Amino acid sequence: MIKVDRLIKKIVTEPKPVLKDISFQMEPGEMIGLIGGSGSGKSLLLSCLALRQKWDGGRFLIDGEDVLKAGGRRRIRREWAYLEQNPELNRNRTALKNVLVGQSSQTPLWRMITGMVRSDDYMGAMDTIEHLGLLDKAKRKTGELSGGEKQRIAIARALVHGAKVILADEPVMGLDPKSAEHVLQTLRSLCEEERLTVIAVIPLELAEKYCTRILGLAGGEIAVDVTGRRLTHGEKSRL
Ligand SMILES: Nc1ncnc2c1ncn2[C@@H]1O[C@H](COP(=O)(O)OP(=O)(O)OP(=O)(O)O)[C@@H](O)[C@H]1O
Repeated sequence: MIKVDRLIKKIVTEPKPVLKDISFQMEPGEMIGLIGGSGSGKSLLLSCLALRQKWDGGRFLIDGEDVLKAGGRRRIRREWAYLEQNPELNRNRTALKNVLVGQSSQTPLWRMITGMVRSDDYMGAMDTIEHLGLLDKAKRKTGELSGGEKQRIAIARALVHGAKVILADEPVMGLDPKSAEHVLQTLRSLCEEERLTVIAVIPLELAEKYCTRILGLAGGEIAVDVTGRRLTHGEKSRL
């Protein structure tokens, strides 16, 4: 179980914390839609969870292990993936190669330099690419793929490199509705079938359709936390 306990995040320009006493727990298999108005702290929260930002207070526990300590940080780097709006893929490499070689934080240096892979890694990557419905795109250069296909290649890369949790900051922004639904359906299936945990910043209507749970931020605090249903008018008005 993942436990965020009274997370506080300050920024230099603001006298008061931007994230205030954020507490929640996540279980494997949950797909959480993170919603809230502009400036409510969604991106900052994801950055803190990815340990890309220093925590100014609070505890972060995974299965009882304090991940803010040195050993725990390695666990986050190994098991948590950060999916960006425009995934960082090498456009001149094939989709398969991008999945295999991974990002610098996950991949040994020798593999980054040589691009060499082991045959069992190759088979594993092809299985994952097929599972995400992109087998026919595996040998295409990623520069030739659509936004939604790139997003799914980034998901495949995260999974191949051992991600158990995916943090996704506006993963469907700028995608056409069909591609956006395909990306979110892919993530939802992975949560159900592979017990992946996902937190994604997405619009409310998509969160209500695809997520098992909705976490709403307002002014850097959790204003709404509902599981398995749509938000009421009252809950929407708190955001
Ligand atoms: N690196 C930073 N330096 C200074 N202020 C920051 C930084 N990152 C975030 N902030 C501030 O913290 C607050 C929360 O920002 P954040 O980007 O998390 O909001 P958001 O909910 O993701 O907004 P949006 O939906 O517009 O992307 C904002 O007031 C923002 O200006």
